[in-house]
Amino acid sequence: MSDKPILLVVACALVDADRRVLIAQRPQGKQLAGLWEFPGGKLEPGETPEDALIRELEEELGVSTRTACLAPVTFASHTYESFHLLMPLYACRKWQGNPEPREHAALKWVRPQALRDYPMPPADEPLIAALCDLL
Ligand SMILES: Nc1nc2c([nH]c(=O)n2[C@@H]2O[C@H](COP(=O)(O)OP(=O)(O)OP(=O)(O)O)[C@@H](O)[C@H]2O)c(=O)[nH]1
Repeated sequence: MSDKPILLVVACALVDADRRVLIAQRPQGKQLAGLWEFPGGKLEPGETPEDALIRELEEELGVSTRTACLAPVTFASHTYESFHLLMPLYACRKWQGNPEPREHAALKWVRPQALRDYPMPPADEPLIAALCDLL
């Protein structure tokens, strides 16, 4: 049992033609600053997970995509100090626009096997194996 609220966050691995994945570095001043994460964020009221992800990709990276281009990969379920994170991870191979770091400190295209070289939030570590299998 846990009395911590469950926080639903959606995240996305953009995958390019070379099977590299886009990761984004959390900016200074935020929780987990400096760590590399998958773009995404919390749902707003009334949004489906896919709606939220499409909005976040536009806000964070300036890219546009659609629900049909979002494929579920796996999910993270991880207890942080003040909440329990439930985070579906989608893969997206088709989008419009060139990703730019609108809200992150930096972006990087990384081969899935190299993701372990980048410090990520603890919730993300189990996701790497699923991406390596997929890609
Ligand atoms: N987007 C994203 N969030 C992640 C990942 N891994 C992970 O633990 N998280 C956590 O999920 C939450 C995502 O929230 P968010 O991106 O909407 O919000 P934030 O912490 O940047 O702050 P904000 O409320 O000011 O937007 C954060 O607590 C973040 O640490 C990940 O790979 N991608």
